[in-house]
Amino acid sequence: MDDEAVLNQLTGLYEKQKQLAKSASDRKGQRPRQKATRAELCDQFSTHAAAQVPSLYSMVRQTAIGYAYPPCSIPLANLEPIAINELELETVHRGRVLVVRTFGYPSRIQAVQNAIEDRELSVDRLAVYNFDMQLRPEQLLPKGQLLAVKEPYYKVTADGAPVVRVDHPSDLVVLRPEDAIIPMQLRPKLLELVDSLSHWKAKGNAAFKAKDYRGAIEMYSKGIDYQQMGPECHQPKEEGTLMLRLDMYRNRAQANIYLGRYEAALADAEASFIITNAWTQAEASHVNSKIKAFYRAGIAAYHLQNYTKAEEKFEAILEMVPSDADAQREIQRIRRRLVEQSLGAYDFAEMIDNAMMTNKRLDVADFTANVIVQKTADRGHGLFTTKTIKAGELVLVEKALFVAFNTDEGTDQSVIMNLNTDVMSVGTHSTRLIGVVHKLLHSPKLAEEFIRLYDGGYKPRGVKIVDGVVAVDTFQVEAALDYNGFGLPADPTAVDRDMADQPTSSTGVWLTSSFINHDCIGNAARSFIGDIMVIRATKDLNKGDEILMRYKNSEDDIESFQKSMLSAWKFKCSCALCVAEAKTPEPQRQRRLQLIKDARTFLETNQITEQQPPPLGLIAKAEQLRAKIEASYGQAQFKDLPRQGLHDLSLWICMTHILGAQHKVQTAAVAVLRDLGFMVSVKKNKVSIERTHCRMDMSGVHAGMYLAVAYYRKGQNEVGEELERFTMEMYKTIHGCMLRFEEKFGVIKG
Ligand SMILES: C[S@@+](CC[C@H](N)C(=O)[O-])C[C@H]1O[C@@H](n2cnc3c(N)ncnc32)[C@H](O)[C@@H]1O
Repeated sequence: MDDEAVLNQLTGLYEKQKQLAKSASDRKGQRPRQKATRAELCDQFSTHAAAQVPSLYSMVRQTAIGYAYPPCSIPLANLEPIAINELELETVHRGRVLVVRTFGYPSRIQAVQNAIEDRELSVDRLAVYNFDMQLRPEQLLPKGQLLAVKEPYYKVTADGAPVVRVDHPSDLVVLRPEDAIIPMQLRPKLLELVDSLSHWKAKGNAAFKAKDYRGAIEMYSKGIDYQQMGPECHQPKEEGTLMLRLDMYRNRAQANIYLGRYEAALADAEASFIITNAWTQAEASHVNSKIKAFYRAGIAAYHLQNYTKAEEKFEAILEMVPSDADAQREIQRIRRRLVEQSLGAYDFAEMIDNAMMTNKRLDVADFTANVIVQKTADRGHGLFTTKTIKAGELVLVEKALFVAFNTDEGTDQSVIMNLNTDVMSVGTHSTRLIGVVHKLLHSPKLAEEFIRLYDGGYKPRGVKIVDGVVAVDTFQVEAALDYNGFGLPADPTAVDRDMADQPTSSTGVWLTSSFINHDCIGNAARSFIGDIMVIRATKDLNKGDEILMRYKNSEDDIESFQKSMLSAWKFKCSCALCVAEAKTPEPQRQRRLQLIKDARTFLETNQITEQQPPPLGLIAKAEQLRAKIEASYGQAQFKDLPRQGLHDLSLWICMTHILGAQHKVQTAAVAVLRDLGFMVSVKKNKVSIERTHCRMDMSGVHAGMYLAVAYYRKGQNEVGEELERFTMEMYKTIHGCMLRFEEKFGVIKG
């Protein structure tokens, strides 16, 4: 099935979802009229997930975002049990908990689903949305799984039948057979008696060995909580008990590292050596264990970008064992991160190599020392400079909180149907939503940072930790992602800028860069290397200046541009360019739009070949067209502003002169730069470039190089060099780094 057919199917499905949501709300508070029987559910969930034939909807992952409701913020122990037969349709049962057992084989359509039964042996369906994509359905909802659904949401589905729907991962708690909340009717007949620390450790280790890190964490946690240690445990006679607990802390730290839960990993690793330190007598005999604990703490701190702490941990290892090669290697790695973090000194060539060859998710530090988030007068928060930054220098370098690359397995086709915003997004958005939700679930620090992002006024806001995890509100995350997501270029290695301009479905979120407000001209430009965003200044910035970038390229037609800004970001742009456009009389604007259309058609039909200059008549035609468009930009309104309808045509003219009338190159190249907002003049070997309202573009890089060469040819080498430096700065700002500049532009120099 081709893309368009899939899209049509999905659009149809979305329309159905909307109708359903409307009619479903009429049934609020009712009990279901008809429900599947146990036999029907057994039949529906009779096949093992691995054996299910994929349907269109399991190939195209979808997430339907229904009407928003917040996650449960009450601990499990304080919730009142509820039975399936008490559930009311279209209702979130606040203050209640539904304890169930799955009895079928899970399936995955929009959500992972399974059949469930409760203490009265009543049956129904459970649908879990926004589940951890690293888990297969049979890992998430295996047959016989005991679960607590906190504040269950009972929903009418597309087929009219009800379902217990989970939207927030923290609302679903996997129970252990021995958990007291499980009613007698669901309790397993044979409870395995686990009454020693060593038993929990063995179970944890077995799960760990089977790479079931979630299971291992649960087992170690049981063991750690099994016997609270009093002061007597610090006596040597308690050595066995203490060492077992320390082992479990250390092992749990490693399991947390494997799952990317670095805050928990650091806490576990530190707990293990803090206790060891207090217990001085036995300390000396456990150096290896201590090294392991320090190593894990160091790795966790590294991933939390707390490089100073990470360095301390590895230094501590070297104090114990000066020749420890792993610690020495980690310290080298940390020192590179510290230099990146404090000075913004990166090895961009290596980063690009890594992004191309190994992993687009790069191992580098953030550089945010030059910026600060502050309140603006009229557009919420913004990002401001903390020092002067010269044009071309780094404003910031930032690693994504999460990127869904369209090249990742399973992310090429995914759909979000958002009933709150009435928007259906096709691309990698649903992967991004789930990726972010699961990152926040185990990281209160990231959750606190994420919640600062603009979300259009979603309520309620706030980070609550309940039953050991962050109660992440998936609706709020989606709202924030709507405003703060960035699309990535087709070539996130930053090597091929032509590819970089191709549309792509890869999307990500960057926590600091998200505070940058929009301006069609702006003073900074972004590029990407893997999951790293590199932002450089397009002009000299003073300390305290607000950093501004364009969210999307302005369109020729200001009206449709403003409409799209309003629909995507809920504001109308009032930058100098938009003001100038708005001041242009309508007939003049319409005339310009038609001329720009003509110019684009001209460029499409008259591409320049390197060997042969176009006939003089064609060049004259282009020059006439250019003059007409130029005249349509009012002198007063567009005095020093970019004129975006012109620069491509201007570059075409400039390039034809390279092949023929070389004496005209200089004027033509200056015209291209002028169209981008750079006012270039040369007087007595001195170059002056006014760039109050400049926009950087690859056409400027070409023109800058042609201009430099024109001056070299005239023997004015100083001017040529100055212009070449300016061109290189523009190239670096657009690409993030200088890689391949020589290869691409050395030819022009000859
Ligand atoms: C990615 S956020 C930028 C940071 C945001 N100002 C904040 O307070 O977190 C995008 C939102 O900022 C606001 N914004 C950005 N640029 C703006 C502009 N030029 N004029 C008015 N509002 C703007 C809009 O509300 C937009 O939806």
